Amino acid sequence: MSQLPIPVTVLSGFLGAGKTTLLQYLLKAEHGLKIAVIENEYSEMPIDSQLLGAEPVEVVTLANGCVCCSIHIELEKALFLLLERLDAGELDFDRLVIECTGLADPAPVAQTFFADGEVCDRYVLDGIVTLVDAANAGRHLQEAIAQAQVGFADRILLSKTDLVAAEAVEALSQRLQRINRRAPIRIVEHGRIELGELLDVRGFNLNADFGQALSLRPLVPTADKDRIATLVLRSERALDLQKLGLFMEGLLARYGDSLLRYKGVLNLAGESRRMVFQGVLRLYGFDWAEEWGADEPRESVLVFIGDELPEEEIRTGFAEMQG
Ligand SMILES: Nc1nc2c(ncn2[C@@H]2O[C@H](COP(=O)(O)OP(=O)(O)OP(=O)(O)O)[C@@H](O)[C@H]2O)c(=O)[nH]1
Repeated sequence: MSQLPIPVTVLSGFLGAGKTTLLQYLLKAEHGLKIAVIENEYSEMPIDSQLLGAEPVEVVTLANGCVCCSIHIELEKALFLLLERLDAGELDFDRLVIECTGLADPAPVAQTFFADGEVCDRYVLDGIVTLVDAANAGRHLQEAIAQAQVGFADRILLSKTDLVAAEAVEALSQRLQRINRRAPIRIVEHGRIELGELLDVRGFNLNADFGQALSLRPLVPTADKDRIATLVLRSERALDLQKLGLFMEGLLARYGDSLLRYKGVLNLAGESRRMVFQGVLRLYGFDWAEEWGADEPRESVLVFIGDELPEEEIRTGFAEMQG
């Protein structure tokens, strides 16, 4: 059976950040999409799925606790159950949204979409969208898990900005951008957001336009020292594929568990096309993308979003690799 894979959006964000509010808005909005929802609740009482009300949506609840590895197995089961029912004509959907619990790390959820062959054929991870509660971010971001949720994101949505001053929103945006320079930041008002900011993010598309996705606005220094941060490496010299492979191998061997997301667009010696690669923790893929234009500056850019990465060591390794 050849069908287009079903795009999947992972909705993440710390406790009370507004995930269910956003989902309610999404399910009511007029978009002509048929959306299935998987809820990962951390209690036996599926409260959030009740809050979704009478929308015509298929909700599968994983009441299994959070952050533990069983989420992977439970999620895979739910994904197959939805496919079985779709193939049997019992239900119809062309999108899937997974709402993580506020205490969940989105990594095991994202990795499920790379791990199993059939899951990969039938579903495609479109993006990880992380909500940040502007009114409580100061407290939430003290938690490593809340920072990781920001680090993994393809889009960051700020909720509850109505409760705080504009300067505080700006300071928070800068802080979040320092943690994750890849993800555009948007404001969501009581769940209301343009759907294009939520769906078709193509965060895991290897050929996605990378230049635009990377925020390059200058960031002012801050007193907050966050564990999760973005490290950007650039080079105007053509890179040697073999040396690059060794550099990446070394990096993943030592820091694979701390590399939340990474992506690169590379100019390789003797190659007219750009190479694009990206990964989540130790799982990564690469692909050839379009050719460099005749007048285009051929700059390689690598972006790593990681947990306490040793910046100097990585920069030195990258510089030596080019020598
Ligand atoms: N003032 C304000 N309140 C909001 C906004 N978005 C959500 N809320 C409120 O915040 C509370 C928590 O929102 P939920 O959507 O339940 O948050 P959640 O992320 O699903 O929460 P958990 O599932 O418990 O982690 C609710 O009372 C919402 O009405 C907003 O933009 N402004």
